[in-house]
Amino acid sequence: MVVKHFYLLGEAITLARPIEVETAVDYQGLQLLIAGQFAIVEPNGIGFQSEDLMLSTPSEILANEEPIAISIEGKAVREIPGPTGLPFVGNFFEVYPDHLGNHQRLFDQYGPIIQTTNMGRTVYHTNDPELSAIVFAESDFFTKRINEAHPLHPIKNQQAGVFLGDTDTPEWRAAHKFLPPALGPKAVRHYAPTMQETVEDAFSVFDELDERGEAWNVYPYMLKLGAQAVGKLVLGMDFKHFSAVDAPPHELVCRIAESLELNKKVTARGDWYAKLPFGDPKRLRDARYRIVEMVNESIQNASQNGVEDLPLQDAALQASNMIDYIIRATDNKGEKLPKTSLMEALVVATGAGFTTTSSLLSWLLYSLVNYPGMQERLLQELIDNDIDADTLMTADLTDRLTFLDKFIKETQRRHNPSYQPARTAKVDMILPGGYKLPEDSIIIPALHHIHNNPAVWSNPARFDPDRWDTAEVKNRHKTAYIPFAAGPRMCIGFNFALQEVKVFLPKLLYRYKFTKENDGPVEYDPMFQLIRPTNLYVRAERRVKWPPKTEQ
Ligand code: HEM
Repeated sequence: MVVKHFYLLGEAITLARPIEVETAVDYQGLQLLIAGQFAIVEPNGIGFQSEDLMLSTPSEILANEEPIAISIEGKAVREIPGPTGLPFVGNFFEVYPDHLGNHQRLFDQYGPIIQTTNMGRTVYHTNDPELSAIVFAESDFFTKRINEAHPLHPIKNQQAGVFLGDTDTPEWRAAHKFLPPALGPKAVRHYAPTMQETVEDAFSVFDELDERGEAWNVYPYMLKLGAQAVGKLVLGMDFKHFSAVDAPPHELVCRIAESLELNKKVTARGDWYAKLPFGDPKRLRDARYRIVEMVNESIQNASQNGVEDLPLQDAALQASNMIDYIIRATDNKGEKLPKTSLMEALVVATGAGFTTTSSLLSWLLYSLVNYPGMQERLLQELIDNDIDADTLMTADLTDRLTFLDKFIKETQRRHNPSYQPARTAKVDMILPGGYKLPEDSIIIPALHHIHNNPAVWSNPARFDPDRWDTAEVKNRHKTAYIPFAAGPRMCIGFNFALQEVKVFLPKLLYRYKFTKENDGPVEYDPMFQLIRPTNLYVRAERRVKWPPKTEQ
């Protein structure tokens, strides 16, 4: 063993630390040793130098008498860049109201990782797939821990386990064992008939709007449609959203949507605001109280029917909805999801389920009316697969609709509803690129900006479903396209969401021809937790003619 002094290039030489090095160490071993000592996330990028002299072998390093500088990918370590803010508000007005556009501008200006400060809270964003993979990995460096700077902090709920809770907890482990089987690929396939009934129930409303010659605002109707499906398949509740053209959304839906909107407002304004005993923070607390009451009632109703216990996978395949599943599902030790977590986990699955799918459905209709030729190609694919008004949309059938699949992917790339899954730094660390990230920092892989990063996607602004057939896209980085996030805390409902839109869209498209009614830019609500179009109006006209099948 010899003792050598090391410091990070870019920091003062006086900070050099003594480190014991084995004399027989190889270069890779030395990189690993140094990575461990300085919390450098990617050991392979580590280089060594003394003054300006590169030290490229262990013997050169061991022979060097001076403190040795550690470089990262040949560079010095550095602070994560970002715009200088104003006193108190920080960068608030540089980011809001158009946070998507403004973050894009900041990435263009400052590079793949940026920091901004809003009302005293610093948050880091990245649009880089490599960095995002590291951030999402649940490792010695990162976890989902919802601290005060985390965007979900005002609605943090450890009991829920999933989504609103920290990773390293018994609640997350239990919910993450019990919920996913009910949302796995096999389980959601058996939900396809209920999904079909749901969209067919909505036809009477869209027909009436057509008879009146009326255009309609897409999001409110997609909210009712997406929520109707989640109501039935998660909670076993009929929200009666399509009993009339102007049937209001069920109170549960309104309360969950309200709480998400309030949460974004409350977090954007800083800690002091969240603690107010009146105004939005109080409304947020009241909304939560009512949500819990209503879901509890649904659980009580389901439990009264007297159901048999089943192993997780069997329960998932037999259950008519997630409440039915969760009160039966028993693991191999004969245990069930603890009662304390059950209700909260179901509230989360409901909220996570309908807010996201209704936004995605809205963007799918947007892509349909906005990008020329899409509607015709999608309809032709239905005709060519012998789909008509009477077809039962099974999962086997939707699997064959390859253009539909590419169209959905491209819509999720250009217009993804989720945009800010956040993770927390467990230690002070050095990221690839030499960026210094402090412990407890919140870092957000910015989904929209990863999906539209020109270094990753050629011509990212172009809506082109056919890009999914190209080698470039097929061989993309595994984190270049992550509409449902990545890693252990990624979405567990993605099979459900994709199955649902693959049933809904063909059914709607076969029956109606959609056209955009309003001109001008489509807007989104910057204060909502998800990105959804707020002013997209369409006409849906009953089709009377369909194209012939393509000749082979
Ligand atoms: C288009 C539809 C959807 C999108 C874009 C989406 C997106 C996401 C994203 C990005 C996350 C990660 C959040 C984070 O890291 O903080 C997530 C988590 C989650 N999603 Fe989804 N989701 C969708 C549909 C659904 C559906 C239909 C359900 C359930 C029925 C669901 C249930 C969940 C749950 C429970 C989690 C938390 C998982 C955990 O904490 O371990 N999602 N979703």
